[in-house]
Amino acid sequence: MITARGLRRSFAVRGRTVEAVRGVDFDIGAGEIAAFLGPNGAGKTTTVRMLTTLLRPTGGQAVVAGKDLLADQRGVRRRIGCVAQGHGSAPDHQVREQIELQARIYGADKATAAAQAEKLMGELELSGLDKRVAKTLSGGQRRRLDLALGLVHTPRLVFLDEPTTGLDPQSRANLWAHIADLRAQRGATVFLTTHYLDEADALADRVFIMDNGTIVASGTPEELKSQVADDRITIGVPDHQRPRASAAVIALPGVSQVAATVAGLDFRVANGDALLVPLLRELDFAGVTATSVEVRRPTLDDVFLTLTGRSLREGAATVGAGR
Ligand SMILES: Nc1ncnc2c1ncn2[C@@H]1O[C@H](COP(=O)(O)OP(=O)(O)OP(=O)(O)O)[C@@H](O)[C@H]1O
Repeated sequence: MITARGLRRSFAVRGRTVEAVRGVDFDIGAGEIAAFLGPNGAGKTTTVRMLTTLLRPTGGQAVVAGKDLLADQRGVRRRIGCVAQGHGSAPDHQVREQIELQARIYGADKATAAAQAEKLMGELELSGLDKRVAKTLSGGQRRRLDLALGLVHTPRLVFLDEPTTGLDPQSRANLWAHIADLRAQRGATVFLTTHYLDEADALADRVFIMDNGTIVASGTPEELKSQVADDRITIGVPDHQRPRASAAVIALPGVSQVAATVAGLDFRVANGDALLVPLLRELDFAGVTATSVEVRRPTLDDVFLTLTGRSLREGAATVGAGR
């Protein structure tokens, strides 16, 4: 459904060249849900804007939904749906009116446009909101309206740029169900970008981890997590005891990395269950009061941390590495 080779884009900013996307190669098959996961500035939006013809690549090539990105922009545009960051809906116009108008723009007659609006509003839980103007909708409702506008011409390939940013947890989970339905009910291929680890983990068949304009790893969430085989032990410790706790634990055999979290420290360990008791003993010996302790399997954030030395989680940073 998408084949990209050497796709790159740079920007000239005040006499300086910013390499937003540095020549990426990837293939996304029909019916896949693919997630581009990365921090702010990784190049995710620039990649989406290139693939949706909104931005001309500086180099490379791509075939999108069977059409050549550079030679047939119109063909690409007709076959894709795109829900960009921010709102695609007009704030002062009514819900049903906007969906019908969008359908007419894509060539539907009046009756077909009305039927499409009815169907989409039902599918996306917008029924009953026909005459509400977009700016009065909740964040989740407005995002679902944006989605309806991107789906009105029944595209087989849908791009969603950070679809749930700014939504509360319940609205996010609700939108995830609708995104999963795009494939289940419409057979659509979905390309989404996100900086939420749980979103990529929950939704995507395949995750492409992007950092600094390149794809640093790709695979199913399970494949990626199995690349970092080690467990994690997270402990809660008061701020002033962190250096002591860190020094005590990193000295233990089998502990290879320590990162700061909001409430304490996160250790990468060979076998979490076996190390738990020695670790607690060592902390006790060092006079550290652990307020909580958790042993866990690696997450996509651990994959990101291992690959880039940085964490995707807000407020977290690596403070030392023993390997
Ligand atoms: N129009 C532009 N002019 C100059 N620089 C740009 C432009 N668009 C993007 N960039 C730069 O390119 C880099 C990648 O930006 P991009 O928006 O693609 O990242 P992103 O991964 O989508 O981040 P976010 O999650 O914040 O949307 C950043 O350094 C950004 O500042």
